[in-house]
Amino acid sequence: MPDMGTMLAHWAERAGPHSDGALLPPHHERCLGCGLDNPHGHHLQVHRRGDGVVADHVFDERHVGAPGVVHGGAVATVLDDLFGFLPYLVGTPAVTRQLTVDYLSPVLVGVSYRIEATVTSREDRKVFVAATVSDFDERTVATSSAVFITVDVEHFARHGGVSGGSPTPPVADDHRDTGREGEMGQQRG
Ligand SMILES: CCCCCCCCCC(=O)SCCNC(=O)CCNC(=O)[C@H](O)C(C)(C)COP(=O)(O)OP(=O)(O)OC[C@H]1O[C@@H](n2cnc3c(N)ncnc32)[C@H](O)[C@@H]1OP(=O)(O)O
Repeated sequence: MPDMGTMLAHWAERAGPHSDGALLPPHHERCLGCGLDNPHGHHLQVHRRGDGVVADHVFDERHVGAPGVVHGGAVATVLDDLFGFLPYLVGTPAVTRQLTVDYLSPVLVGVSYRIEATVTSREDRKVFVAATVSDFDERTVATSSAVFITVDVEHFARHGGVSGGSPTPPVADDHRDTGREGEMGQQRG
């Protein structure tokens, strides 16, 4: 994990300018959406396209919900992360305040989807963004909108200033495999 100072110093560099079509740098190497060093991550590859961003993405078995169908949370993760590239183009850091996803059709494991996002409007610190997820027949399977709020770059230091943190936090006692499956349900019953 890069230390917070390095991450903050890189913000301006990562924010561009980026030419149309350019591959955009990941938020950081262990980011769940786009970090290449996160073994649980989506490894999203995001390009600038005009005033928006685009990624072609294949969800895999790690992201399954119902058999063969991508978990809705995984879809939301990728959408949120893609939205998180728009601040590079806006030129100021911003974080998600509200995220809405309309799941129109099942998103399937092992299928390539094109995900496109753009800024729809701005109002003071509010950046309104929207995205579509389409299959290669150009059928829209999900749409999303979000409200991002611009922050100063120190926001990340204030709230996440752990440098060199363990990538695998210790498992809390409550979550360990105790062989007592079903106990919670019994207690509730
Ligand atoms: C190093 C770079 C790394 C980047 C990684 C990107 C990863 C992908 C994106 C993410 O996942 S970001 C992580 C998830 N999001 C967060 O952790 C944010 C948590 N929330 C906060 O930290 C604060 O709530 C936040 C900084 C967003 C806002 O707090 P503030 O106290 O600064 O602002 P405030 O609550 O006053 O809201 C600002 C304005 O937005 C308005 N607002 C809030 N929610 C709204 C909403 N839902 N719709 C419309 N407007 C809204 C609010 O009314 C207000 O309007 P006015 O300025 O006109 O008064």
